[in-house]
Formats: sequence, structure tokens, C-alpha cells
Amino acid sequence: TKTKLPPSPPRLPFIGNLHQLGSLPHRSLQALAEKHGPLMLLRLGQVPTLVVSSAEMAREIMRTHDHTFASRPSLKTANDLLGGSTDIVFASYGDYWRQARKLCTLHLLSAKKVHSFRLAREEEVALMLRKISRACLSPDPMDLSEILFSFANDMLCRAITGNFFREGGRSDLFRQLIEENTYLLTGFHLEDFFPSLAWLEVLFGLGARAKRNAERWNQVFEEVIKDHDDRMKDGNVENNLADVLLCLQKDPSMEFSLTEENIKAILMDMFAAGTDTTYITLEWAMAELAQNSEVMAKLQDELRGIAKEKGLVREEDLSEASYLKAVIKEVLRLHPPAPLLVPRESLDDCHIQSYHIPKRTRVIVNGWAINRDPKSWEAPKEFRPERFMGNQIDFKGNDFQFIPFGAGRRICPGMNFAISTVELALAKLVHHFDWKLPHGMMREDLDMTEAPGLTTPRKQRLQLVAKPCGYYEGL
Ligand code: HEM
Repeated sequence: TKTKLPPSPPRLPFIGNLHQLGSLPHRSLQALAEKHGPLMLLRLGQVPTLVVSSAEMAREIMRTHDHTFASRPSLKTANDLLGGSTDIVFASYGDYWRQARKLCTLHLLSAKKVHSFRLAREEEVALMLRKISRACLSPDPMDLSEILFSFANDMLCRAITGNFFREGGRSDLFRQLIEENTYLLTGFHLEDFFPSLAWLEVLFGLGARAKRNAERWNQVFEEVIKDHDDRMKDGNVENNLADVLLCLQKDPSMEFSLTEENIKAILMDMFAAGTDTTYITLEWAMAELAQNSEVMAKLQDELRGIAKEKGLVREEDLSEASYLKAVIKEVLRLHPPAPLLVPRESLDDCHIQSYHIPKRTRVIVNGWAINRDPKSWEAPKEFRPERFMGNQIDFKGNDFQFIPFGAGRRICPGMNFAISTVELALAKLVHHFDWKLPHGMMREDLDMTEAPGLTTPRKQRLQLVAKPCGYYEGL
């Protein structure tokens, strides 16, 4: 029994179970888990891959055996893009990751640092609302997806590089680089599934494209560093993540020596991990609210009650907004932006219940399936924020039935940053405008399918009609 492996679906020669992933792997893997159980072993190409699909098994991986499963597999594009994965997201478990992660939680994404971006958040949200109010002048529905993506892009660019990004069209440049990263990081790479065929990558792979994008990032980061050095001569340090890292690099009291390569990789992580996830959350939130008008009305009542005679909602008021928080949790439950989290890899042999998991097994935690497991959730496919009212269920990694940010040592360190941004943006979108589906569209006509890939934006862009309401004056 010591070597009994978890159950596996039948596989084909050579490709194993790869053909069963489909275009929406979280959905195909959920269907497979219903037949083969919450801990199943697939062979994706040549790579043994453990798929975890229940809260109980997720707890085993990310709490009981968290240390054993704290590493990441070496992935081709991450290596090409991120200087051999010397970032945080894709770094394998070890001294470098521990130090970089500590630096990130203490200096880049701590509660204090997130709070220090309060003004920047207010300003970026105000710019987005102005765009929306201009779009309201047209009789046509607005492309809200586009507006939300540029908001998320600008917010992250501003937090990471300060004023630098607004000059000379750099905002668009960052956008192109981020979109290319997303394409590359979520695409199919032969070598990730057939390590012995790495040599064929030259013919079929995206390696050259990844290296080209890495070079473009490199040039922009060189400019970021130069801009920082020029400002430092005048003693002008800004409140942005690039400045923090570049100052820490020169700090003699730092025990950990940060190379320029490391700084560039960590900054690229912040862009790649923060932009899409924030945008996807806001896009699904607005789609669900447009489809569920009674939830929208209840949320507007809460926010308008909080704003009262001030006429506007401020970040500091949002601690009272319990329904807003429940709405955001429900959006993250039904539409986690990273439905399969980020893959892990086992550092050692391990036993889970009666199963043997060999060292260096790749692990996929199907957060999407867990968030919708009927064993944990009543009517799991329905959008019901009320399920989060009057209880303590949270996404902070203790409630394994709800893990949009992962759990354990590798839990998302950007959680507070993301939630502050999403809360403020959503509160203001809903407080200042009345939203409707385009003329003639019924709630069941709104297409709620996901785009194919490893992150889950909507397949169709979200087109809505907005009308500034009485509270708009407060802007
Ligand atoms: C709604 C927004 C977000 C969601 C849903 C999300 C989700 C996740 C998930 C699922 C993981 C993998 C966790 C695991 O392996 O257990 C992760 C890792 C990570 N996220 Fe986020 N994220 C979000 C926003 C952000 C933001 C805004 C940042 C930074 C600005 C960020 C930075 C990171 C980093 C650096 C890691 C790697 C952690 C590690 O491997 O040690 N994320 N995120």
C-alpha cells in the first residue's frame, strides 16, 4: 500500500491525458474528478500531475503537507521571461524564494504599503469614472471591459513605477507587454509537458517570442532604473515599488543581496500577477451585478447609506460595507481569476491518506471546482452574496472550501492590494452610476462564458449602459 498511487483516468500512448484538458481545463478537470475522485493522478505528456479537487484534499496539500508542496515546477516561458524564474511566483522553493517573498510581504505589499497607495487609488478610480461619464453621452452601450482593463493596467503601473508610466505613451507600452506576458504564460509549451523534446521547441515553441518580450521589458526597466538614479541625485524618492526595491538594493543593512535581474523579475511579477487578476474580478463583478438587479439595488442602498450627505464613498468608509465585501467574495468564489491557482511541485515523497505521491510530482489545485463543490456550498452555481453574510468565511487561506488566493506558504501576497483596489473601484462604479443591460437584452441573454485559457476573463466583452445618478456630483 505504500506505493499505491491515486486513481487515474485511462490515458493514450505518448500524450497521456493531455487531450482531456480541453480549452477550459478547470471545467474538464472538474468533470474528470467527478468520476475519479478529488485526488487523481494524470499524466500530461510525460509529466505526472496530481489534480486536487476538494477542500479536504486542498487542506492536505496546502496545510498538512504545505512544506512538501511549496515548490513550483520549472516552466519554459517563466524561465525565458523571468531571468530563469528568479522572481517570486515561479521561483522554486529555497533560500532565494524565502528572502524575496519576505521582502515582498514586508516592503512591497504590506498593509502599510497598500494603505500608502490610498490617494493613488482614489485618483485612478476618479479617472475611470470620468471616462465612464463621457461614455454615457453616447446612446450606444459602452465597452466596460476595455475601461476596466485600462483602469487595472494604470493602477498597477502607477503603484509599480509612479509617474514614469504616464509619459511618452508608456502606459500603452506596458499594456502591450503585459498582454504579451499573459499570452505567453498561459499558452501551451511543448517543453512543459515533454521535457525530453525540449529540442523541438525551436520548431514549434514560443521560446523566441518570450525572449523578445523579455528583452522589451528589459529595456523599459533600464529606463525605470535610470529615472530612479536621476531622481535620487536630487533626493527625490517616490512612493512606488520600483523605488522601494532600488533603494533596498543599496541599503547596507539588507542581509539579502538583490541583483538588478532579481529586481526586474520581481517587478514583472507584480505587473503580471496584479493586472489581469484585478481586471477579471471587476469585469465579472459588473457582469453578475448587471444580471442580478436585486443584488445591484441592495449594494447601491448600502453604499448610498454609507455615503449619506457627504455624497461620496471614501476608502475609509468601506470597512462598514459588509454587503460589498460579500459581493466581492461571491464573485471570487464563482469566478476565481486563476481557477487552477499556480502549479506546485512536490519536493519529497509523501503520503496523502492511503496514496503515495512521488517526489517531483506536479500539482494542480482546482480552486474553481472547490469553490463550487456542492458538498461545501448550497446551490453552488447561483450568485448569492448573502451566503457570506453573518459568518467568518474568508479567502485568507483558512477556509479551504474558498481559495481564490491559494493558501499556505505560497498564498498570494497581493491579496490586500487587490482587495483594496477592487473594493474602491466597485463601490464607486455602483454608487455613482445606475447600470443596465443594453436595450432589449434580458438577463438570460448576457453571455457568461469564459475565454479559453488558464485565467478566466469573459469570452465576450462586457457591454453595458450607465446613467450618472444624483450622487455623481460628488466626484
Ligand atoms: C484578485 C486578484 C488576485 C488573485 C485572485 C490572485 C491569485 C493568486 C493565486 C491563486 C496565487 C497562487 C497561490 C498559491 O500557489 O497557493 C497567487 C500568487 C501570487 N500573487 Fe496573486 N492574485 C491577485 C492579485 C495579485 C496582486 C495585485 C499582486 C501584486 C501586485 C499579486 C502577486 C502575487 C505573487 C507575487 C504571487 C506568488 C506568491 C508565491 O509564489 O510565493 N497577486 N495569486
